[in-house]
Amino acid sequence: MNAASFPSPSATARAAGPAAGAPAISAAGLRKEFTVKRRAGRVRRTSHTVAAVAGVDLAVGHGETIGYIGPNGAGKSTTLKMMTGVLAPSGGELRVCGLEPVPRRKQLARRVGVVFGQRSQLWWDLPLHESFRLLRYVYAVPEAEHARRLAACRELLDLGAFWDTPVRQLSLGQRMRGEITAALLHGPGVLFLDEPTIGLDVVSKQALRSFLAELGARGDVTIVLTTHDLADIERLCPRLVVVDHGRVVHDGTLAALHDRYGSRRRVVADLDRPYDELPHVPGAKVERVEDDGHRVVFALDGVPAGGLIGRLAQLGGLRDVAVQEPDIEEVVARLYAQSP
Ligand SMILES: Nc1ncnc2c1ncn2[C@@H]1O[C@H](COP(=O)(O)OP(=O)(O)OP(=O)(O)O)[C@@H](O)[C@H]1O
Repeated sequence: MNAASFPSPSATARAAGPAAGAPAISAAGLRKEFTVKRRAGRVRRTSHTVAAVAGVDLAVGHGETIGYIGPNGAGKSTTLKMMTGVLAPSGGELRVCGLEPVPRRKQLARRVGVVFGQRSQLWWDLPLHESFRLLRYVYAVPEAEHARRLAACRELLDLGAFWDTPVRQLSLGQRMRGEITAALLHGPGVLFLDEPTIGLDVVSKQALRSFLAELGARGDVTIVLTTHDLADIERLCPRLVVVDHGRVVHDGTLAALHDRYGSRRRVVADLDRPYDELPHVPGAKVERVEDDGHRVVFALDGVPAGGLIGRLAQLGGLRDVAVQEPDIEEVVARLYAQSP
């Protein structure tokens, strides 16, 4: 990256909390139930319990970036709200930066940054930079520290063009860059991002992802990201925690997810003329034949593509060849469909 140094955590966020050496986030048997009333006749109402989070166990190390994903209603937002002290758990243990979020909400606010799409940290009628100035007082950030982080965000998130614009006049992408700056100005050790790229155009998404990837790669801020955008996951999340019906159904790398759901790399071979007999190469299975035999799609069973491509080249008539990586949309759709 360029001359600007990246916004780094404050001394408060770096300082050993009540549980020094503990993970940045730990949850054990975390639960949240809501009681909802439903109509059961013209006057009568009955109460039902919705288990939004039904026993989540999770440990997130300092400096890790995790994608917290799952279908609609899986319990992601409820979990994030508990982690940020907005909602009290119904049961289980939860620590964020060593603190129990609800009783220690004030201390926690100094150590975490939050970007929730629906809630803004910015003052709607003020020019953007005024919000940043006010946030310095809200979090009592020393002036030099604030100036250093603000200068870094201004440069890295390219805020200059709308620095003086009232927040209500900002585009969605500009406002999101402002929100991320606002969440980083006090130097949090943990950053919670709920759907940060939703509604952004392709260029804005890419710029934001690059910034977050760089922030994550530095390893001094723990990032928890919820998203329905699978490109966010591929670009940003070495570790994926997939939840459904309030439970963790996968915790591991994207590659482990592909392994578990049998996603395969594919070789697509375009031919000048159809083969009389399809080639047999160990670990490569013909998945389908298209275009009257002018295209053959092979699925690779964990073997490199080189052997198959070499064999196709030997056979002759190979016009073009492409190696396709497993499709994350496909694997995640399969995972969501299979979970309880
Ligand atoms: N305040 C509430 N009162 C009652 N039920 C709630 C409340 N908040 C959430 N729920 C329910 O809890 C479950 C989990 O909701 P949550 O918003 O956490 O899911 P989510 O994974 O964030 O979904 P989405 O991807 O759609 O944002 C859903 O069934 C939802 O209807």
